[in-house]
Amino acid sequence: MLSKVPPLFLDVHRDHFVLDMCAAPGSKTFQLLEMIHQESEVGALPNGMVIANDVDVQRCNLLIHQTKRMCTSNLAVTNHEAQHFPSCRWKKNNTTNGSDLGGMSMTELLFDRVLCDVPCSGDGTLRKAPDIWKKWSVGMANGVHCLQLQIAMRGLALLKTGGRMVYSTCSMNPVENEAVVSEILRKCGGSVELVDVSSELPQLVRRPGLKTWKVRDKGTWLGSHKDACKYGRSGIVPSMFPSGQPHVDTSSDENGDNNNDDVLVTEVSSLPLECCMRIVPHDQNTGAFFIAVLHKISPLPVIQTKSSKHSRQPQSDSDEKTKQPEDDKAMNVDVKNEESDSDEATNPSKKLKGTEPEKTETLNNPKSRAEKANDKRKLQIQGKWFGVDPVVFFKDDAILANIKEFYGIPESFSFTHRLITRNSDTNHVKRIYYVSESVKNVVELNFLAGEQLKITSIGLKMFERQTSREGTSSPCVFRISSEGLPLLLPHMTKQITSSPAVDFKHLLQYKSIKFPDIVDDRFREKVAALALGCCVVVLNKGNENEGEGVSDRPKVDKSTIAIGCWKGRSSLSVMVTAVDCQELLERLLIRFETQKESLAEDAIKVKETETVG
Ligand SMILES: C[S@@+](CC[C@H](N)C(=O)[O-])C[C@H]1O[C@@H](n2cnc3c(N)ncnc32)[C@H](O)[C@@H]1O
Repeated sequence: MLSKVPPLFLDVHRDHFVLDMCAAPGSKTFQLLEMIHQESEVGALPNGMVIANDVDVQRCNLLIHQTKRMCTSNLAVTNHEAQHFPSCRWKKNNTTNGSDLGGMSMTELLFDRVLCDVPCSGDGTLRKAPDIWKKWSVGMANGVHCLQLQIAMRGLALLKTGGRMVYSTCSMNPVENEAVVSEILRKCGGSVELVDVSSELPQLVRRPGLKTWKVRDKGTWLGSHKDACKYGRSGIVPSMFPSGQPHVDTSSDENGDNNNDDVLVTEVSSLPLECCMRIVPHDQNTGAFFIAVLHKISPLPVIQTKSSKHSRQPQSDSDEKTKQPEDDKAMNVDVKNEESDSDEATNPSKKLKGTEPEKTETLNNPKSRAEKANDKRKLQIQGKWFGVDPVVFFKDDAILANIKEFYGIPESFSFTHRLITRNSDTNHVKRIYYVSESVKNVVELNFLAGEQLKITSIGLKMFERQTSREGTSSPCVFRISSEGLPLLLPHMTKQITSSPAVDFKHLLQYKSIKFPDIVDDRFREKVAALALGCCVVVLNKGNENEGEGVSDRPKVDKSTIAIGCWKGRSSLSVMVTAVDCQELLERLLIRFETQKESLAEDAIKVKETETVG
């Protein structure tokens, strides 16, 4: 799985803000999240977060699905053209009242790490995807070079000074690789350097980047931009060649004839491209990859680009190429995701079909707090991004107090500004999402900056409204979702109980068991003591006597296995899909077999020791 290599060179820490610019279908996003979450204590969240972006909505949905099993509240998924990924900035001195910022520590969304796994010709994957042969042509690489360069430059603009960016492709063509890196270095004029990572991951067989190459176009080899001009290849740009130098024609004689020689001169780069890595199929029986690790030493030089009619913020380092795409409106149509609450009866954003997206207030315009709050609310209701459900902080104190009381969640587990819904009608909220402090900060900044980010998914689905008759008869109509359970479990003091293996297996096998059919008397008693509604059943480990009294809370650690259940009037039922039940059952059977074997081995050892003694 060498496609997993690029994130390994990012050196991601728990507190890092990471941008995955072209993230779908999400295998590398998953890895980045694992890095952020590594060494997390049970029930604790890291300070970092990942924004996973992709231009393709369908692929974004695939990513959301792929990353669901990570059960993370430290992820936001956005849907932008990476080369136009928006700036998200709040200028402190534009506030009429300094306190408007609240406790906001972050005034600009910049990243410690950026993964730039760009779209490419994919010729490095030909072995595992032979279908590419039919579509492949050498022109594919030439066709994506400029886009790759734009995406990489935007990534560097969004990178904090001192941060690291990995540029990667699964292509072998230098036009998509060394040529892009060379142009980055030239454009950044010393503010970005290639990092020599030869001592990192020593077990990875790699080859140095190329210093010299030619460009192939329509059956002809071109050694320099001069050749491209000679053959009239307007699509072949100077940055595709090692020198990056445009050809200036000074060779015409008096008759206007070009005095070109026919010798193909191949340019050699003077940049340290040997620091790039080429992973080739015949070295370790893999696909081919290209990886370059870049370090931002200082702010980028301001590069003049066509300023956007939509741009609102002054130009700075991170503002290069912030041109809002002209086709944004087209892109925004019908953007939905499976997490959305858009199926709910009252979704005002649906009514806006065909209307102009809300104009963002200029941050220089002094407004009263009430006006600002009103504007903010309008943005929340309508959503700047037409068709995308709004991101709304869930603040219904009565519902929150009810949830806290029912599940015995202590005040130390903060709900303040951590719960989000995708429905502006908070009375009809179906799902409540939990976000980490880091994601919360980004959401707040995004509001202040005029909803620059088009967020398709955010945080972790934690609570879902039960709409059935039995559901509404519970003192709390919000059940805990299976994704939210791992985070909430260590903090729950009520509606949680432990079961011996026999009843736990029955629950998974039969999905629902009548109270009289519960085998273990103590477990039956403990279930009887639970309130009607959602509860959590934790599997007793081995022979441990967990939960002495009927209301005792079972111990929870990283190895705890628990399932969300529903206590009805006469039975206990699992709230897990049949597929998940089967999977868990199989895992448990393996675990029990292993336990049995090790118990048998222990018994033999004890016997042997006794005999020897
Ligand atoms: C090489 S794949 C990324 C693979 C991904 N990093 C992973 O590990 O699963 C390239 C992705 O770029 C996306 N893409 C293409 N053009 C883009 C653009 N202009 N902005 C953002 N994403 C783009 C494609 O939809 C595709 O999902």
